[in-house]
Amino acid sequence: MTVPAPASDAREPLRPLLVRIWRDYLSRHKPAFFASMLLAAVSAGLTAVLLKFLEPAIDLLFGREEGPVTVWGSLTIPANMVLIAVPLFIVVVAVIRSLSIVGQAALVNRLGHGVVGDIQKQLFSGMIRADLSRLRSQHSGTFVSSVLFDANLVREAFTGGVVNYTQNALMLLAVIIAMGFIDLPLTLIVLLGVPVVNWIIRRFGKRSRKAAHGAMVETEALSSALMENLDGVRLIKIENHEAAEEARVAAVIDRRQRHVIKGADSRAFAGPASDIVAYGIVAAVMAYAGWRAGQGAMTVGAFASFIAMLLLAGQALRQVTNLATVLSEGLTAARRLFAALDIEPEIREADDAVRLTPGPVTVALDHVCFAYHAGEEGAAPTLADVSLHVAPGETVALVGPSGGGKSTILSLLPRFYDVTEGRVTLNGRDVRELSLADLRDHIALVTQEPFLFDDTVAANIAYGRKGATADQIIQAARAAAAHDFIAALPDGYATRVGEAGARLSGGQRQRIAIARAFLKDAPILLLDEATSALDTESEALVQSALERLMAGRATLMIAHRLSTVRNADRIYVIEAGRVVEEGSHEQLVVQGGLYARLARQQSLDGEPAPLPEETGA
Ligand SMILES: Nc1ncnc2c1ncn2[C@@H]1O[C@H](COP(=O)(O)OP(=O)(O)OP(=O)(O)O)[C@@H](O)[C@H]1O
Repeated sequence: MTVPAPASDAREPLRPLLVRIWRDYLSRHKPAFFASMLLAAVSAGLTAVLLKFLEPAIDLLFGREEGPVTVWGSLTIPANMVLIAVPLFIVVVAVIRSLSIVGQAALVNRLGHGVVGDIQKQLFSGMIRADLSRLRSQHSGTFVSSVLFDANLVREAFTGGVVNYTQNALMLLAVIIAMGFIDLPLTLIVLLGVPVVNWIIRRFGKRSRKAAHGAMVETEALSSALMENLDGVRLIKIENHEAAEEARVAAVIDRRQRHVIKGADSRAFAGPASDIVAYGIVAAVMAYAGWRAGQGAMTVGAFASFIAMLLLAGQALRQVTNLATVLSEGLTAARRLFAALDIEPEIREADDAVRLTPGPVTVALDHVCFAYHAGEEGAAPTLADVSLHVAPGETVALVGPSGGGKSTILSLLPRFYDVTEGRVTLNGRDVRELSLADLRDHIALVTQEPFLFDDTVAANIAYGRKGATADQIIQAARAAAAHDFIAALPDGYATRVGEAGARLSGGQRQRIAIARAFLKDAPILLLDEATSALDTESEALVQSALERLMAGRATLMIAHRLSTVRNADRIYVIEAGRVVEEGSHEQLVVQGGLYARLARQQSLDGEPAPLPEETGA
């Protein structure tokens, strides 16, 4: 006889999924897995033995014989021992059965949590190593909900599903075999119910898969909404949008709940639905067995044992039906997780990647074209034919209107994105030929909003170099004009900075980021509006720290305030993804083009920028 299998989606075959779960996760825990299966088989077998024993037990106890009796052709019990032997046998078997169940549960719990832990670790590593373009195209809530929620569904499927499902299926099988020994025709009647139960499982399985999918999508939406609200709490408060946000999140919660309730309903309804079938069978068996007993073809013990087995078979069937829906949900989650895990990053290291020789580095962009969504139809290029170079010790500035492509140029250097045409080179070597870690070791990046971890000041600075000593950290902080304010903090370098550095001012955060860059001591320095968010005093401190940092390195900087780029060795004016002008501040002012216009505008805003006339042009 075949135990009803959990329903599978016809379009997505179940077998490869199960093979993968076995290959990637369960096979690593083979001893525990097989031990739990063995214990499941033992407990299932002993359950059948216990129930089968009811037959001789009842017949012995009610129809006491004078001489020794033989049970199942092998167990001989003296007549005066029946009253002790029968209960003792039951107790011993029950204890062994319970121990196997407990042992199995302990193994299954470890197995399930071990597997979910493995999946969570893989998901995180997939996320942190994913291409920036993929991370930017999905909301961070998606990743959070898949690591926490979807992975847990898979665990439930393993513990509640795979193993307990097997235990109950084995129990069902064992009980049905034992029933066959009591009365074969009666057992065949029972088996007529199997196709009906199979149909019930498929029906509810389909529903619960659909509900599980909906719940996963809405859980993603919920985590995204929660994260967005926490990130944007200032905006929400200043715009008095609390009520609107409450309504938005409540709507997501309601939608999610509808799916969750549907899933729970399928689980809750599947069991009773199969109960109806089970009790229908019990009724039919009663009628038939009563008739057989009337004819003297069945003893009271056999009848009682058969009914007890039937009830247990009904219970096991109910469990199997229930677990089939849990299994469907887990498999739906597993499909989604595997699909996410299977996305290979496009930005990969070449097999024969090389390392740069230590020393100064010249950076060049050589006829570079780039589009964010290169594969998509009608995707407009963000950069077109951009060429520029920065020699060691040089400071090169990128200026130009907002959205022109300046930050995009910086992102191409550490290969956050790859060019669609042309090449980016370090010392003449295409960045795609270099080891990724080595490439990124050569670059320090300081942005307008530097990111700090919720850790100590020292740890945040040391993020720039693994294994930095306390002295090196302090030296870097001094160079970044950060030491004095750090020393004045309640716990000095051991002060925790709060979420994203919330306990520090913008200028302080900026100087910690600069200290980090000092510590990294990379030959290439990228500055993306590193001073634009600061007040004049902080800016002066940060500016002088930055000047010390830039010395001897190839620096590529973006600045909106032209005062900060006046001393650059070369300035590239970027407009609509192209280099439209190139030269020193003086040369560009004389040219009288876009740069000169920007300079004139900024001098109107109080920025000291000489007009073309002032330079004698
Ligand atoms: N992750 C992204 N996905 C798609 N398009 C993007 C992405 N980042 C930037 N863009 C687009 O690329 C163009 C160039 O953006 P970029 O940030 O490089 O300009 P920018 O010159 O640095 O602007 P700003 O001075 O305002 O910072 C813009 O049109 C922008 O909309």
